[in-house]
Amino acid sequence: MKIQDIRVGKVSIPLKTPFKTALRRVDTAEDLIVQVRADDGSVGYGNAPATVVITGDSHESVAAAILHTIGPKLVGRDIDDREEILQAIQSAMVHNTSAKAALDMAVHDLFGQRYGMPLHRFFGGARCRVVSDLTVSVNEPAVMAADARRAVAAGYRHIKVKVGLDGAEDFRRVQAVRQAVGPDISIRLDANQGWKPKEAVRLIRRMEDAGLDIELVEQPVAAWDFEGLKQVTDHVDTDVMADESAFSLRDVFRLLSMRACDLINVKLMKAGGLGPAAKIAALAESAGVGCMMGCMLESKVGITAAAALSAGRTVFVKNDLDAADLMASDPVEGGISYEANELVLPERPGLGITGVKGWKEL
Ligand SMILES: C[C@H](N)C(=O)N[C@@H](CCC(=O)O)C(=O)O
Ligand SMILES: [Mg+2]
Repeated sequence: MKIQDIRVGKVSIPLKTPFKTALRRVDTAEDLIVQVRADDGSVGYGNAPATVVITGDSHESVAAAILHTIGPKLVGRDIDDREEILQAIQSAMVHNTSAKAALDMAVHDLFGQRYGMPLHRFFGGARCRVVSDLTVSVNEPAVMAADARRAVAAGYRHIKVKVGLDGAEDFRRVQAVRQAVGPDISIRLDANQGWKPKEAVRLIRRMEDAGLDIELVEQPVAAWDFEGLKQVTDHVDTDVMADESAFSLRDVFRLLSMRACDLINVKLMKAGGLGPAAKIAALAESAGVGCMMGCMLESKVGITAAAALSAGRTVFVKNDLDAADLMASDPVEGGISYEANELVLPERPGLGITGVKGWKEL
């Protein structure tokens, strides 16, 4: 099975409600969908949402990287030379992790198809379903309380609450959500870099003293501020998770060496695909640190790929794979399905994706 042709297209998917974080607001999700076509007619799928405020990648830059820089290095290669192909993707250029992730995903999809193996089994097959949280966007406390109640009614047991706009109001937001969902629901916070280290310590301690029972706090401080992240980790009892600080294997090596965080949020769009994400997870595992499998605001293509790796490996102890469930429609045929708070992995070969409706080639 040889790679013959690479195509890039775009889908726009309206959200159920606006997605709001300390970094951005989105009303309609836009995702680049990549097809890697093989000479036997098989099609491997990958995706790359433009998350400029986190990865720095725009759809224009992703499409150019795939079509003009990385893609041409893959055409003509035999899918059985998987490791060589994955190396070629990573070494073709620096940065551009979203473009690399899309191609790496599609190559894994083709490899799974070639051997008739679903990707979660290829990655280890530890589970065939995974539990996810659901994100509550940052809003007025009363709106967030109502959103959290709806998430629980839909079957979610873990709520990821976006904060990071301003400390005092963030406390009231979390208080309102805890009151709304009661004591049995797990609450995770994601500040998306919104706090300063001392402010984060004060605030998290205040939440601990108030008995708000927070499971973890994701990326309290600026992505570059590893020392600040460690300062927070060292001075609170609540677990601290690195997200925007943890892109590459080297970032994670440094974070773990410094003991700057308790948990790592692994995302395909930060790591550059399933290959590097699996290495990051193994590194964290060797340091005794658990991982969450996270996602950007992306379609079910990337969610299926991420869920496959997470289901395969036991080091993934948490999942934030809600993006496709935040969308009002689903153009992706096949892949995972959501059953309340669980993602059910497909038993078809590869990603098990058969098409994407409304895909417009660029
Ligand atoms: C969608 C997911 N729950 C999430 O919150 N992901 C990111 C933000 C992604 C984005 O802005 O598109 C995160 O910070 O964890
Ligand atoms: Mg995050």
